[in-house]
Formats: sequence, structure tokens, C-alpha cells
Amino acid sequence: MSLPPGLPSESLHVRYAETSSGGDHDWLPVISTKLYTNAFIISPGPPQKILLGYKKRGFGAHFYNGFGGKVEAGESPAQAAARELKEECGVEASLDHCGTLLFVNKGGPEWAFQIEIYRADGYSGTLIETEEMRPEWFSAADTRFSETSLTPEVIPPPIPYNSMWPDDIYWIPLLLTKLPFVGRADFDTDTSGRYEMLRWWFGVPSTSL
Ligand SMILES: Nc1ncnc2c1[nH]c(=O)n2[C@H]1C[C@H](O)[C@@H](COP(=O)(O)OP(=O)(O)OP(=O)(O)O)O1
Repeated sequence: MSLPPGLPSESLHVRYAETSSGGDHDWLPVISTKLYTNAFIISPGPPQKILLGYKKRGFGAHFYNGFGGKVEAGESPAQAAARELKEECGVEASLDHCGTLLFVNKGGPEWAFQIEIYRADGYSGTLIETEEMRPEWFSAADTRFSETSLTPEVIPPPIPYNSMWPDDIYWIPLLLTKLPFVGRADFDTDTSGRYEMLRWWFGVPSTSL
């Protein structure tokens, strides 16, 4: 099983993958890439919880997402991830790299987004709402089977996949279980400007199983 084209580590072997149908030549061309980061705080629990930010403006506005953005000139992705986390929700964390994703949009921009994903089990400082993001906790476990005596303060609402990028549902479970992952999705926008996935591929390299 081989990775889709465009990822930095195309030679990796893969043990597990979720993928749409289509041949190797059906992927959109990748002309160039821009580096981004996305960082997640995951409180081990129980109950396991994930911190997401409601994006108030800019690209991906009104979606919940991790905290991140562009890697600036002279920065490593790890430095950018720490900076963006602090800028967007006010906290610091010991971040571990856990995945690389490539997103290509049919209608542009002309570059593909290469997003380095980070996670941490905890943080220091005080969470704050910023101009860009409103941080909120969500249950990572399936709350349908939780004890009913536990209050919403103890068990927050489930991960709001319907208000997130459509690719997230494929790789966030891998992030939660600490499995390193790689993946790619090609997008188009529908007539109302909503992002639709044309093709996708998300997998776990064989060395990590
Ligand atoms: N498809 C998809 N799924 C999950 N996450 C993302 C995508 N596409 C994305 O762009 N992202 C992530 C990657 C980044 O974390 C953000 C986008 O970064 P952005 O807010 O545009 O970058 P900043 O540098 O913070 O932007 P400004 O502050 O300059 O506006 O979404």
C-alpha cells in the first residue's frame, strides 16, 4: 500500500489506511506547498477531553479546529506550533509531533497546505479567548455510554465533527490514540462555498504499529 503523491515521505509503508476510491492519477496536481501547524491539547482523563478553538475569523472561520497557522520565515514547524498556540489561546505546552497532512484545493489557492500536527497531554498558563479563537473542551470518548449522573461540567459535549473541516473525522481518532499518521485530501467548493472532499487518504505508517 503506497501513500498518495505530494506527501514529504512518499516512500513510507503503511499498515492501515482509510481512503476514497480512485486511481493514482486522479489526485489534483501539487505545484507547491506552504507549511502550517495545528496543535491539540488532549487531557487524558478519564474522561478524555480535547481542546478545540472556535475560529472567529479568516480561513476556516466558524469551524472548530486545533490552534495553528502559517510557519513564518526562520521558524521551525515546532516553534511555529508553540507560537500559534500561545497567540490563539494564551497557553504553553510541551508539544509532540504526531502527523503530517496535505490539503489541495481545486479552486485555489495555487499552493497545497502541508500541515504539521502536534499534540500535548497538558498545558501551563490560563486559557483565554482571543480575537481569532474561542477555546472549548469536548469529550473525546463516546458520551452515549457515560454514567448519567455525571454533569456536563465533568463530561463536555462530544467532538463537533459537523462544525469542523470534513477531513477531521478521519484523523482525529488517530491523534486521540497517539498513533502517528499521514494523509491527504483534495477539496472543491460547492455552490454555497462549502468545502467538499473529492478524494482522501489517511493512514498509519507501518513502523508505528
Ligand atoms: N482541511 C483542513 N483540516 C484541518 N485543519 C485545516 C485544514 N485546512 C487548514 O488550513 N487547516 C488548519 C491549518 C491551520 O492550523 C489553520 C489555518 O491557518 P490560518 O489561521 O489561516 O493561519 P494564520 O497564520 O493564523 O493566519 P492569519 O493569522 O495570518 O490570518 O487551519
